[in-house]
Amino acid sequence: MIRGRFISFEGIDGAGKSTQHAWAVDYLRGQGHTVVATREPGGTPLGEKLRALLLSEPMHLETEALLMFAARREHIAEVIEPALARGDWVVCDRFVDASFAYQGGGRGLDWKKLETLAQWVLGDLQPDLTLIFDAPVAIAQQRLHAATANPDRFEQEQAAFFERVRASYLKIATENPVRVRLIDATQTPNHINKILENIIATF
Ligand SMILES: Nc1ncnc2c1ncn2[C@@H]1O[C@H](COP(=O)(O)OP(=O)(O)O)[C@@H](O)[C@H]1O
Ligand SMILES: Cc1cn([C@H]2C[C@H](O)[C@@H](COP(=O)(O)OP(=O)(O)O)O2)c(=O)[nH]c1=O
Repeated sequence: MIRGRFISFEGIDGAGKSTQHAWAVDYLRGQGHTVVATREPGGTPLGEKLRALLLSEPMHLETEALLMFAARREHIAEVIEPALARGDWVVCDRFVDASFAYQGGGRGLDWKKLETLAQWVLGDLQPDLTLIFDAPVAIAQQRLHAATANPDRFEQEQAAFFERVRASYLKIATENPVRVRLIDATQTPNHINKILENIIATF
């Protein structure tokens, strides 16, 4: 059995990542692939309970990081690894880069602590392809405010927080040029669909 493929979608809140994630899942299914569409934090019954806590309860930044990785451990064991072993495509709305960008860049948690957690929880697992949707914070916030009536604990953060998250994603893109593709998310959804089609056809 050939191992499946693993794609993660990343970006600051409001960049348009979930819109493109949904499109890519439909597109890949249309191409005849068996696709597991999933997300983080979440993706399992326990992970979705942890997500509800993470998005609503105030907590210490290290507690936040540990819960993100706890949900991820469950997700890898219950969903991601079995799907890849079956030969399925796993298309995940956020994965480990979000922990570096949000808990590391956004909240200021020591990058080395995150690397230790990532080594523990992921081992050698990495997405085959990571798409980072990049847009100026002002544009992403405009989209977010137009779309979201009740912002969660992350969405309520100030612009400076998202500037740090964005800068971390840009650093991750620069440091991982093979795995990561940076996408200009200010373009129209249709234009971005075409870019994704090309990337998926050639990766
Ligand atoms: N390329 C785009 N151009 C303009 N608006 C967009 C684009 N992509 C998504 N949107 C809109 O912006 C809002 C946030 O999109 P969403 O995909 O939920 O963002 P994210 O998952 O990155 O937080 C939604 O109302 C969505 O319809
Ligand atoms: C996976 C992950 C998400 N997050 C945050 C980013 C998002 O603000 C929030 C929820 O992610 P997401 O599902 O992308 O939210 P939405 O669909 O509302 O755009 O969790 C982290 O801070 N660290 C992580 O490791």
